[in-house]
Amino acid sequence: MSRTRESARAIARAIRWKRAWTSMGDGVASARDGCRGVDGFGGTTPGRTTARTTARTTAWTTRMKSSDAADARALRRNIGISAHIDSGKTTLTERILFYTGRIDSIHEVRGKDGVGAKMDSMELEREKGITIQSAATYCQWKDSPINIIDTPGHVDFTIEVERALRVLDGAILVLCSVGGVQSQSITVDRQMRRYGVPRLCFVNKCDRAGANPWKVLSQVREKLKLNAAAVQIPIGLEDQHDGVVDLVRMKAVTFSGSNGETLTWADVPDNLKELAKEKRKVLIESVAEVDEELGDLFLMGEQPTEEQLKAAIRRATVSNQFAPLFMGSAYKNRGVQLLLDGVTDYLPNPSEVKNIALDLKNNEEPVVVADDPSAPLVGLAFKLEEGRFGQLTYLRIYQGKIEKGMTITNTSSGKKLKVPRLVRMHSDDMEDVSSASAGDIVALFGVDCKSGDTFTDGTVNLAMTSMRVPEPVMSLAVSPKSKSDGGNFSKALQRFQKEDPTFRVHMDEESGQTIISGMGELHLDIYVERMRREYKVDCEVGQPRVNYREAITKRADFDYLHKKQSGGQGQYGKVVGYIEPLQESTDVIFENGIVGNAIAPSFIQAVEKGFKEAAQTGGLLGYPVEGIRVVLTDGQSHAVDSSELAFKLAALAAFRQAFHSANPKLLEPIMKVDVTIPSEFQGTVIGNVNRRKGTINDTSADGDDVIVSANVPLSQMFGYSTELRSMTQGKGEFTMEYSAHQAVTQDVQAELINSMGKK
Ligand SMILES: Nc1nc2c(ncn2[C@@H]2O[C@H](COP(=O)(O)OP(=O)(O)OP(=O)(O)O)[C@@H](O)[C@H]2O)c(=O)[nH]1
Repeated sequence: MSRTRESARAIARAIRWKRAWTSMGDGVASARDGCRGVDGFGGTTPGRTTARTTARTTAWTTRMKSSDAADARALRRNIGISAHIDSGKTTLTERILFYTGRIDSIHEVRGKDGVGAKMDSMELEREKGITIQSAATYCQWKDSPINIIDTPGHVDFTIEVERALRVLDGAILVLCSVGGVQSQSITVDRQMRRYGVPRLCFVNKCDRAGANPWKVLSQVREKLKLNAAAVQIPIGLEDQHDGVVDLVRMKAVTFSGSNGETLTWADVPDNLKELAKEKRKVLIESVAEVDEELGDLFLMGEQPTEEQLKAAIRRATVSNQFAPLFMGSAYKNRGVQLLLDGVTDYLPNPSEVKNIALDLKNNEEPVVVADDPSAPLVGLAFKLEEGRFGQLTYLRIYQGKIEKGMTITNTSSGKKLKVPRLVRMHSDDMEDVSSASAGDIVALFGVDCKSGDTFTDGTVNLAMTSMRVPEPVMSLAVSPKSKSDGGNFSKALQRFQKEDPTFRVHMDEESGQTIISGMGELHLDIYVERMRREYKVDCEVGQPRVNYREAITKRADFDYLHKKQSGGQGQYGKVVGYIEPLQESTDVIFENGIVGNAIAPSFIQAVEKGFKEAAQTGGLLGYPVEGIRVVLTDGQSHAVDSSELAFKLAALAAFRQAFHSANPKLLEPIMKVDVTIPSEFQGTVIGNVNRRKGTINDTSADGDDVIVSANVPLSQMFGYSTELRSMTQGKGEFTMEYSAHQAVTQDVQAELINSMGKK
């Protein structure tokens, strides 16, 4: 990577991260963070470490000591595996664990063999064959220690994908050789882009009828706009799929043995020679476009050596300008070992990724953290797990070293604590370790913190930027069917909130009902189901409700005096100013525009607090107000009777006064919906989307299927999965993702206010 490109990337990252940090607000620092709800640790007691794993850990440590430390550090990889639902991530991870010696036998998803895949450790995950929560594990491929986070595919669990990508250095984007680039592939690719994560593409399921990796490659280039090229070509497809030709080495590889563990290298078969030559040329051209060294060779008409080509692919991938495309079949054990070679050959090690922290002592100035074990410790708690033995905190170490027994400081709370126990996670099993250093991902036991907190050794006051946490868009009223289940009901809700920041619980003051909120119907259904299975609580579930928001459309002035001066301690506070809509932001911004000391500076903070609190409950239906600036221009205080409380109350009342004059409107969540259906159902599905007040954005053909993309109000999407099933004889599929909040029409607003009244 050239210096200019490197520094441009660093600056862009710093700006992006700074932006993410400042826009995050309190949402991230909520105590609701966390994630897996593994009910304990699969029978593993805290101190348990198997003889097999101990031997392996010792061997690894010895190897680390004997090799040159810098070289060993260059071998580390932190990777994620992301994809559309059912593309085969869990199946692929199971093979990776097998080939790296982490597990002794391969088990299939959905517990087909009565055991279930290692990474789907929740009962529900095994039953439904979907990954709900991300699971962390590590393994070693050749000399490279690799941390892997398996991430869920369903959009309702997007927060899991976001969290994983934030702390990973590289990723594998799994694509189905038949389905190609599907809606969720686009979403996870967007997330990888947001966090600047370099990726390899793996076209899986090449054994399936209709497999076409070349169609998938062109979709990757067109739909994801990635500069991608195949580094392999398939040897046979569908039931003839036997292996691949490696275009860098120009060798054919086939896989045999009961688990595909034996690789046979041979010359490229005659019938594939021409194709291999042609595709290698495309590979070289694509990399040469973005890599100066290879570009020079290309211009001089020279053929790169295997090493030159490999090094160029690595540089281009690490700098996020190229995505090498691998292919195979995880299920039939084809190609996974070469993909692992790709991880070590082409994805960055932690020192090749520039990570920025914010210096809390210096106005949150971005500083680059050093991937150096001897520097002061900086680690990010990116995921919490509430298990049988207490809270487990996943920590990505960015700088320095953490040791068992050492005192660390949480920079967001200022609290110091001793590291009681340090473990490496392997899905729901764990191994004790005594230390971990920059670039590692480990878990801490018995540490009370929130997801997104930064830990240091106390000598620096840095904060790693945190993860974006989307606001919930949907709510349900829930209550236990039996009164005697009340205790377990609250316990479950408390735990789920700690685990998942996108799952919230509140009490509706008027009805006294418990309301749960989340990212969609499936998200909330899963929690209701988990309550039944894990806490034995059957719930009464109310009608789903949309989380509206409120906004203003014009400027309005306020001039409010809060005065109570009869008897006892008086109250006096006057605030004058205006509120106005923000065009490009959903934030609530307060500005003090007072020149002079009309209000004593010590009360300004109370005024701000009052306005921000008032904005949490809009004047139409009581939903939070977004996209508003409050400007304080004047006021008055009283030498004796003014207090923080008086000014806060003045601000609360002033906001209500101005809100109604600012032409407020109600905003509803709009979802981006992608429906995939056999083409004969296109008319019916489009008609139905129109009836649901949706706007069709695009329809595209995908083989015999049609993909209809639309924006539909969430309020119109309840029960859609059942209706789609019956409309399409069970052949339709859809995904839904929050897009934005948009104003409802005047008549809908009037109707809602009529029917719901003020909350
Ligand atoms: N034919 C074929 N089937 C596969 C292959 N890989 C996975 N499958 C099957 O595809 C289905 C989905 O596989 P999973 O591994 O659960 O996919 P996933 O991406 O982890 O799914 P989610 O966790 O729900 O997002 C399962 O029935 C697998 O057996 C493959 O290479 N070939």
